[in-house]
Amino acid sequence: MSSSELARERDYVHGLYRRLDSLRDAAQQQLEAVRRSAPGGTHQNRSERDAFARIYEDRVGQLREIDERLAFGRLELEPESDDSERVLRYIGRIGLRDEEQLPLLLDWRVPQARAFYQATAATPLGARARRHLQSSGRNIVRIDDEVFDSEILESDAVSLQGEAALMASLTAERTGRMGDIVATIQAEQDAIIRSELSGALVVQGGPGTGKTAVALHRAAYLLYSHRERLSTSGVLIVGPSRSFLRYIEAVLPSLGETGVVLASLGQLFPGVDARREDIDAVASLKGSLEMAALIRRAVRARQVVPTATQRMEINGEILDVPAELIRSAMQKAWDSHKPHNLARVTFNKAAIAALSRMLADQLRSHGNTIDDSDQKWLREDIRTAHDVKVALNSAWMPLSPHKLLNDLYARPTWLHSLTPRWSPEERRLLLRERDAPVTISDVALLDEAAEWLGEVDVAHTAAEHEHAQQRKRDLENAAAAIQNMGVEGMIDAETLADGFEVKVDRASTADIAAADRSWAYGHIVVDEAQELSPMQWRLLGRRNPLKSFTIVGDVAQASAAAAATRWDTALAAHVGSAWRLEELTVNYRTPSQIVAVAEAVALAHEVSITPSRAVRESPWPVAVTVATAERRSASVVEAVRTDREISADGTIAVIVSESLTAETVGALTSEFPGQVGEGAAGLNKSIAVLTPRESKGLEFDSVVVVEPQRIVDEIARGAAALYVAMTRPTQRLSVVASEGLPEGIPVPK
Ligand SMILES: Nc1ncnc2c1ncn2[C@@H]1O[C@H](COP(=O)(O)OP(=O)(O)OP(=O)(O)O)[C@@H](O)[C@H]1O
Repeated sequence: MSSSELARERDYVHGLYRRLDSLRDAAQQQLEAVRRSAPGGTHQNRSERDAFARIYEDRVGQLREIDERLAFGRLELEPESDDSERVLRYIGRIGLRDEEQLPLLLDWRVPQARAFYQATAATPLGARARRHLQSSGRNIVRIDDEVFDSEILESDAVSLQGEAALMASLTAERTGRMGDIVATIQAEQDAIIRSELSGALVVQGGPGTGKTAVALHRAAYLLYSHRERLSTSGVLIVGPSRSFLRYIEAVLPSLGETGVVLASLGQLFPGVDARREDIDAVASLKGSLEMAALIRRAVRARQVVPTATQRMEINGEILDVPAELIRSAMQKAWDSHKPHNLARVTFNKAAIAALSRMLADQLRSHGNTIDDSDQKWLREDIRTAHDVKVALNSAWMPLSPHKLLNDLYARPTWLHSLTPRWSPEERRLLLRERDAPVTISDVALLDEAAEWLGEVDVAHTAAEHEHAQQRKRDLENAAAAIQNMGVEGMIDAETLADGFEVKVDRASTADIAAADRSWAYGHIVVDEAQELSPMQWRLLGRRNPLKSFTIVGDVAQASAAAAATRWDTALAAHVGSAWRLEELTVNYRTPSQIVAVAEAVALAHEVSITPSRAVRESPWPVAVTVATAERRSASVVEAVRTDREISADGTIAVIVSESLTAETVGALTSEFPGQVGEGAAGLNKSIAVLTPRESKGLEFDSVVVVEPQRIVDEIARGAAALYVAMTRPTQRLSVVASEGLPEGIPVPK
């Protein structure tokens, strides 16, 4: 590569940074001007001014985020004719135009950028050559060219785009936070990222094939290309745990996208943040569709038809109310097909009307004159009579999802009456103390109950309705204000309307969506989707009536008790058969020598894996230490120390089954004080001690797996859990064992 070419690219990219700086300055000045402007005028004027100030703040913030690797690629397109000039298109994290609005840099998501990721010599997609630009800070330090010469068609080998840039990124030390991959997205990944929005897309791939990275970039792509639809309906990203969400949370903001709801499986019911797991047998039962039927029966069982005539005193008058009167009021409520708490309103109205007719008849039979104008007072007497309140509430009590679940779990006789066909053991699995903390598996059950119960507080529903109406008015005002101020294209009405919100300060679509159980998202991305139980799928189905899903996972890595081992059975009931499958086959994370051992373990234990091709080898063979039981902890400490000597700043995970966590944390803490963290909360420490389940989806420069046979024996689907643990490292894997080695791990010579 000639040095003049490098200098030329440097100049061009410096020009892009100058443009970026000038846009930042302009946004900063606009912000200051808005802040300086007189605060007078109407309330609407003031909120508009505040809203504009926030928009400029966001814009300044967003332009600040986009600094690293502003431009990372260049396409040379086929000229329109032989004598026309060559056409160059630069690709970057955002689009930039010059003062005349001519394109300087293409956003990686625009259709014209597709060739940068997907062109090959066989299908050049209108491109003649592709150039990867590697940078350090604002400087281009290396360029790599690929020319699409049809003479040099691809061989069978894994063909990697921008191999040098890719390798530099894959071998870099990990920070503990996932980064974006825009500069090095590979063709098979890009096709998935750009796949159409509608329908359910399932992405199956072995460990390290980039499923999470692809899912997040797809979310960014969809938000960009379907901005109108998705900015109002929102995108939800569901991950298995809070630690996982913390690991991925920086990716979308680094791509300029902030309006996404991230939720773990424990956070899918507003107001709940469940972290506890049930034991496997309980989780498996709570995840099964049996529970949907049970909840339906439980709700119905709280609508109690009286068995005998009830005596009620109403303002001194005694009424003997036949059971049939209550039953027929209930029938009206059932006929309304509304959820329990809403149908209760119908029931109450019907019962009170019938009781007031009965009372009127009785009063008449005692010689009183009752005309229509008295009916109103009679109804009021009935409504406020203590006996009536007791009778109506006993027949149809308002119920919250939490109360219903607590009753089910804490009242064995009631549970028994609802589950005549269950075994006593099954019933025992559900029993627990009233008000015990909500578990992750309970979240889908709360949601199911809420579906059958409806809102308890009708006033609250009305407030929500008013809020939605206000939001609509705000959006209309915002659109008009944008037009009046001539800033179309720079601000969307949605963002501007956020500023009008008086009560919910700065509530974005994302905030509102996260707080609203009945929100219908425009798209849902589910990561580690194999772990979802049927009940959790039902919940997500309700949040996504259009069934527009990106579902990524690996059925071979399934570890949860209620997890799926096949996509068709997992999805049939919830997205039907209308889903399309894409596979990822290249392992970008784990070096080949580690993949070989991990896959050998999986195959020896009949875990049906999707074999993947690793793109690189690392210089370190898998290190296996066989120790005596007494020396086990010392050997773990030794393995960590050896690793620290190779790389003092790298991230390291020590993965153990739960029964050995305390021992391992103790030994490491005394050797490396202040550096050891336990579980999800310990991920900010340089040495994290995790169970295989906690390590799911994460990656580290180095991993020490302790007592692998115990992982296989102690954990449900233990061999899959061990496979997950062994595929977390990007560089080095050590194994320490004193209780024998599972088949597949080579015995040291
Ligand atoms: N095209 C790419 N360019 C650079 N890095 C990539 C690319 N694809 C994947 N990676 C990196 O490979 C690693 C593994 O990716 P990711 O975590 O998305 O895999 P996964 O399939 O979700 O893995 P697992 O199933 O084990 O959780 C990450 O560090 C990711 O950034």
